[in-house]
Amino acid sequence: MALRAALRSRSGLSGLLSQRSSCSSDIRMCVSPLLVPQERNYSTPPKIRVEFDQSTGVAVMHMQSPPVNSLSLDFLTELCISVEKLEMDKSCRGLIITSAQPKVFSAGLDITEMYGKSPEHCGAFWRSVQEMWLKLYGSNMVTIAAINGSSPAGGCLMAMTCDYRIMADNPRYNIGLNETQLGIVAPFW
Ligand SMILES: CC/C=C\C/C=C\CCC/C=C/CC(=O)SCCNC(=O)CCNC(=O)[C@H](O)C(C)(C)COP(=O)(O)OP(=O)(O)OC[C@H]1O[C@@H](n2cnc3c(N)ncnc32)[C@H](O)[C@@H]1OP(=O)(O)O
Repeated sequence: MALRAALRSRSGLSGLLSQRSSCSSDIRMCVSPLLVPQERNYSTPPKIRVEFDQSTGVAVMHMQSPPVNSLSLDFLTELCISVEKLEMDKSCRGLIITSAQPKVFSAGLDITEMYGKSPEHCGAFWRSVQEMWLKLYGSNMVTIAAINGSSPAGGCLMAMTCDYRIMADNPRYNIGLNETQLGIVAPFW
């Protein structure tokens, strides 16, 4: 109950969503092997920003990878590390995922990761996709996608892995799976 009240409070969803639509106990103590070699490159700005409010136990994760928060290997690695850190913090009970980019929650998988890459890179990329949805879907935190923009394909997948989804009411924002339109086939999982 306290968490639900907290989610409705100042760090809650209504603020996040209205802001966008108006502008047009298992603690894993180890970092997954996938994430170890993928440390963030500090020459680039962080793609994920997390604000954790100790008093409410709610963290807000802002995706800030211009222009459209596409899910690249670097982005997914950073996101997974952030989720893992929050998961290890017992006081964090709720996670709201939202976008810092105007009009777009996430454009889905980064198309540029899908061609001209080495087999090793492709393997790491697809593992990171899997790691992302497993981490969110299996999280002990209450997870909420505050969808403040379009969220096609992998963006929709990410939202679907959360416990709750709330989308800004704007007819320009779309969400759904468009793989068939793109002519790509989901691999055997
Ligand atoms: C293969 C199946 C795999 C797994 C199966 C398992 C589960 C199934 C579910 C998950 C499946 C995921 C597959 C994917 O996610 S494939 C990616 C599909 N995504 C899209 O088709 C989105 C395409 N983009 C858009 O529709 C629009 O860009 C968007 C509505 C998001 C924003 O529109 P807006 O007008 O604001 O911006 P644009 O001018 O279109 O774009 C700005 C720049 O961003 C680049 N861009 C857009 N999307 C992507 C992307 N997905 N990856 C990389 N780059 C992207 C776009 O090219 C523009 O770049 P510049 O031209 O400015 O350089």
